[in-house]
Amino acid sequence: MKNIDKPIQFADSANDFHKLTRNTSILINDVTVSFKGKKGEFTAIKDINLEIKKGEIVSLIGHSGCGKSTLMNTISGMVSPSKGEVIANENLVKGPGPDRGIVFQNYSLLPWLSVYKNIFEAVDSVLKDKTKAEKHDIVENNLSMVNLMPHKDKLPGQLSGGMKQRVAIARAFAINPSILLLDEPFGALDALTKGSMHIELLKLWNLDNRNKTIVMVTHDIEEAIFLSDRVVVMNNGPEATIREIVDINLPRPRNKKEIAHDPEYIRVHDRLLSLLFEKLSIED
Ligand SMILES: Nc1ncnc2c1ncn2[C@@H]1O[C@H](COP(=O)(O)OP(=O)(O)OP(=O)(O)O)[C@@H](O)[C@H]1O
Repeated sequence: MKNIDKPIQFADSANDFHKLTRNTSILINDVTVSFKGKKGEFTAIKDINLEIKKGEIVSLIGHSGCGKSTLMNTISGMVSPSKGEVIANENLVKGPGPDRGIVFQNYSLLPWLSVYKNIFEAVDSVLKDKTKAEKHDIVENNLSMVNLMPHKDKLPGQLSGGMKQRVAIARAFAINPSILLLDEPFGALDALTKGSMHIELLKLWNLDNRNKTIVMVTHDIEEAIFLSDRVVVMNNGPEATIREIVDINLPRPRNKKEIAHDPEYIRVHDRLLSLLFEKLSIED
C-alpha cells in the first residue's frame, strides 16, 4: 500500500521525458477538472497524480459522484483538465484517439446494426491501413474470442446484457488499443455473468501477452481485487483526491474461489472496506 500524495516528477526536456515514460502507459500529472455551471465553477477532482505502467490493470473505486468517470474521461480525452495534463503512450492527450478504447456500462452498441457490423464498422473506421479481408478476419477472431460467432447476425436488442457487453469488449479489443478504459463495464450484469466476464477479460488480456493497460471504474471491491494489480481509492468530492492506492499482491492466474481464502486477499479486502466505509455497522 502506498500513498500517492507526492507529485510525479515531470521532465522538461524531450529526452528526459522519453526516459521517464519508457515503461509508462499513462501519466496523470497534477490534474484538476472543474466544470462551469449556472451556480459557478464546480471542481470535481483536484491535483491528481498517478502513473500507470504498461500492461497494468488498475481499478478506480470510490463513492458515487466522487469523480471516477471524470478522471477516466481525462484519460480518454473526452474531458480536458482545467489544470495539469495527461500523457498516454508518450503523447499529450488532446482528445479521444484509437490508442485508447473505451467500454461503457450501457454497451453503446448501434441498435440498428448486427453484432458483426457493430464491430466491423469500428474496425473499418479505425484500422484504415488494413485490407477488407484482414478487417473481416479481425472481426471474426474477436467474435470467436468472446464466443459470439453463432450470434453474429443478431441485433443488439436480441441479446442478453452479458452478450451485449461481450460485443462491446470484442469491439474494443478489435481496434487493438494499447489502453483499454472500462467505465463500470459489468455494473449492470448479474453476479454469475459478471464472474464469467471477468474470466473472459483476463483471457483476452493474456492472449495479448498482458501488454494492454486496463483502467477500470468499479463499485465492486471483489471485482477490483480479482482483476487488478492496484486499486486506486478516491476521496469524496468536490475537489476529490486520491485517498490511497492499494497494491494487490496476488499471483496470476487467479482463481476466484481459491483467492478468497488467501491471507493477502483478506488483508486487501479489509483495507478497501475500511477506506470506503469509515463506519462498518449501524449503531443504535
Ligand atoms: N459535464 C459535467 N458538468 C458538470 N458537472 C459534472 C460533469 N460531469 C461530472 N460532473 C460532476 O462531477 C462530479 C463527479 O462526477 P463523476 O461522474 O466523475 O463521478 P463518479 O465517481 O464516476 O460517479 P458514479 O460512481 O455515480 O458514476 C459529480 O458531482 C458530477 O455531478
